[in-house]
Amino acid sequence: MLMSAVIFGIKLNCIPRSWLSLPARRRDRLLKPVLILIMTIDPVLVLAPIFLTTELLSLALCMALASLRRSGLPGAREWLLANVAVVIYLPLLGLRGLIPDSISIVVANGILALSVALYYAGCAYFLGQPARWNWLLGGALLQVLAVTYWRYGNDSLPMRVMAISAYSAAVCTATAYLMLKHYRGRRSSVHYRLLTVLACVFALTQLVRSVYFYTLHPAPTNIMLASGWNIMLLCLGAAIMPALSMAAVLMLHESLQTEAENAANRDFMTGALSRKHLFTIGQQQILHAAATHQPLTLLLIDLDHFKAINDTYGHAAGDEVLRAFADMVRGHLRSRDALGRLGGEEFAIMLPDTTVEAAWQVAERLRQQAQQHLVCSSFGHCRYSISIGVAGWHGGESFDQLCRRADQALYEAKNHGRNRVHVSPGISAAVAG
Ligand SMILES: Nc1nc2c(ncn2[C@@H]2O[C@H](COP(=O)(O)OP(=O)(O)OP(=O)(O)O)[C@@H](O)[C@H]2O)c(=O)[nH]1
Repeated sequence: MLMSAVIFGIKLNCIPRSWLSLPARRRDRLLKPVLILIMTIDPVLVLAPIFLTTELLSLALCMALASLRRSGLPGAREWLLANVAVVIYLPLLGLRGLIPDSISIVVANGILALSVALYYAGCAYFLGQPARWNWLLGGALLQVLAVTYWRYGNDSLPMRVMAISAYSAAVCTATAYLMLKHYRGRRSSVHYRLLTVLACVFALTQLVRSVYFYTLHPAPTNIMLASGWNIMLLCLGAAIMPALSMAAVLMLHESLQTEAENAANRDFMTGALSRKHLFTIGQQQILHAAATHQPLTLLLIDLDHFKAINDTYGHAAGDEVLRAFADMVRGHLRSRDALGRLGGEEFAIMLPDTTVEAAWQVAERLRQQAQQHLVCSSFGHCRYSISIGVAGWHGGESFDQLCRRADQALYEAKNHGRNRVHVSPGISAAVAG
């Protein structure tokens, strides 16, 4: 006991390190008053810096999440509320002894459970999944009942800590599982992986903390509570919400970035690349083709008699046809092909590493698919056809020049009766449909 008091005292800088080298009898005589002093030190004093740091971090995250909340992204509100709950929870816990236990223990831990539940709900909403509130709130209620019993029914700090840690461990595990199951298909998986790893680490920490407290004496002394193990587990526990929230902020930030990029680079209605972005990609692909000596082909596509579709079915129906057409085309392209909307009912497709003959086959397939495509919507059923101009890139040609030749081929396709594919002269006019 005296020895652990010495080590604890050294940790608190109450005892100089040189005391360890004193003769045992002399040290024991000198240490008695020190031990009494240490026994009376409230562990809260040791823990205060941890709580204060967490409080400040949570406040900072509240501010970050409040600003991201305005974006209206799903999950941001629940993550913000989870941090607000932590900001309220910590002072209540810190005031233990000064305010009734019903508040500093029961209410405070109820708020903590709510915070953990809100964090999970934020993840679920962000991923477009249901929050399972009945499980979350049911578990939180069980935790509060357990804490109340082990305070007023059978006062036991280890059992209270076990109940609190068990709930946090369960929700952290559920969060990790949720992320693993649903993050796939997102643009970047780094932040999702980070959150999953953090959730796993914290679930494990809470589990270890439950077991550790189970092994403690039913009425642990201050020295036991201020042991290195407990303080380390507490530090990890205190880091849970700030660390998980930081990962959430990164995910929200990335979503906003993707939205902004889409707004700048994509056509809102069809999801195809904007004219400007397609030109940027076209120029990049020309540089790549020049460097690798690979072929590159451009298709210009125009929906036939589109004005008649608008006039017959209405403008909204015309929009629906444009969207259905873009979806159909995307289903026939490789991931490295680029579909762009040049404006109105005119589209372009860049086909890297593709000869004119192969591009013609792609164009012909698209033409046939469009001809058979029945667009069904609230306005009724509608069919449409497309005309396509194909141009293969000539070495040294600019993207504008390539576009002009594809446009000329498209003009020919229109002139020859529409619903056909024409290839830019000089390559293989014979393959035109
Ligand atoms: N619904 C809808 N219509 C659009 C959009 N952009 C352009 N249009 C319409 O597309 C029609 C294009 O008509 P035209 O340029 O005469 O071409 P067309 O009727 O397709 O005839 P051809 O191209 O010669 O086969 C116009 O009526 C435009 O108003 C859009 O975003 N949505």
